[in-house]
Amino acid sequence: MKNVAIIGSTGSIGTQTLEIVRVQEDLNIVALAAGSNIELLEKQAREFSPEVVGIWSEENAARLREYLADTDIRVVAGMDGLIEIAELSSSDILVTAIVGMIGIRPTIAAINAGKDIALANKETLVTAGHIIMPLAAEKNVAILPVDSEHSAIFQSLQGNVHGDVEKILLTASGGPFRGKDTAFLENVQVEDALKHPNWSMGRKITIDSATMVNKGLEVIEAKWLFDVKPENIQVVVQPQSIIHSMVEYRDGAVIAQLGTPDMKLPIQYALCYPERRYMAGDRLDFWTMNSILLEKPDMDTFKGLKYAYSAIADGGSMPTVFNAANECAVAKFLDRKIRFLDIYRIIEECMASHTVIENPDVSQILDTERWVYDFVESRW
Ligand SMILES: NC(=O)C1=CN([C@@H]2O[C@H](COP(=O)(O)OP(=O)(O)OC[C@H]3O[C@@H](n4cnc5c(N)ncnc54)[C@H](OP(=O)(O)O)[C@@H]3O)[C@@H](O)[C@H]2O)C=CC1
Ligand SMILES: CC(=O)[C@@H](O)[C@H](O)COP(=O)(O)O
Ligand SMILES: [Mn+2]
Repeated sequence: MKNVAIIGSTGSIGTQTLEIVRVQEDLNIVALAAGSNIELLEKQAREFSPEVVGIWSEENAARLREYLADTDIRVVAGMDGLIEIAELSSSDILVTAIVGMIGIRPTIAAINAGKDIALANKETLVTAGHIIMPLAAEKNVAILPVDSEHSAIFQSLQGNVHGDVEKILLTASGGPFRGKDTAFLENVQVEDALKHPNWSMGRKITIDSATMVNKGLEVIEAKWLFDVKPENIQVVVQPQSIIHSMVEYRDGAVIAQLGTPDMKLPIQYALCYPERRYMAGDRLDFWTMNSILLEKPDMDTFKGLKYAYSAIADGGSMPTVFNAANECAVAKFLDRKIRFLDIYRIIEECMASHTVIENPDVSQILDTERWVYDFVESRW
């Protein structure tokens, strides 16, 4: 039996993780946590009978304790609650399905407690990869990628020697505005940006796909997960999201993972690694598929990628600034307080106004995040 804890169980990745757990009889839920959706969290708690559930606010925790008063399930709250769940003695693996760099402290706590990590929460690796990867190596815990591209790369690396990798070919859908120009982007609305061509995901990552900030975050995520130089990570637009990513080796061989756009495959692979288990669902049909499209990314219009490469080059706290500015800007865009292109303007201003802190520790990363939020609030 593998005991699983999930932070972010009510979201897109969280609910799909629970779909896997329903089918795989040797996976057992020991803890769940959510932000504010107590109705769904209560339902999940009743179905999966974890030891503990976490919710962000004390007020919601008090309500949830009342709802679950007829059970033995403990209710915890806030960051302390997330950390308690991350460290839970009975768990074997933590699924980080929470959105945003709020995942940093629980992820580090879980690694320190010796838990493997099924990592969906890319913002944590983008901002604290220099702390997390060495710590995971020291504690001998596995960081198993859930993000579809990184799972594809991980799958394409199996059985090969790391030193033989020439480059990573990271695929991108191009998002809902692929092929459009800046003039078009000036007027796009939240609803337009939320129409991802292939994937059904949470709101924040869907906007990130539209700006291609998601791909920028994924370049940084790949750098940390696979220890590759940014110049050896090439982004290729594959608008159908069928090729999930590829690895090119020194002999010119390119190994790819292909499949339908369904996050359950990478989630299950991370939870059951190294086993491949049966999964119901659509299969690729190479007789009906008449082409696989490939394009170069338009980094001048979709500046998310450009900022990411620049943040990597600056290093230190700059990836935190890139990420935090984006988190802040996307929240404002979703609240209809700014326009789509303002997301780029905010990221650019924050990055231009920041003095890099080399090798920041967790408190410096969180201070940098606060600085970004204050800076954005003072100007936008
Ligand atoms: N969705 C996808 O297909 C993919 C997602 N990812 C990454 O996975 C992560 C999750 O994405 P996604 O599932 O789409 O996001 P969602 O917005 O769908 O879900 C986010 C989850 O985090 C929870 N959460 C938010 N704030 C808190 C908090 N303060 N304390 C505890 N829980 C909190 C939410 O709870 P509540 O519901 O109560 O708000 C929800 O359960 C992101 O980092 C994303 O980039 C990566 C690849 C693919
Ligand atoms: C499903 C997944 O992993 C997302 O990160 C997805 O890749 C978003 O698609 P694009 O950013 O390529 O549009
Ligand atoms: Mn992805």
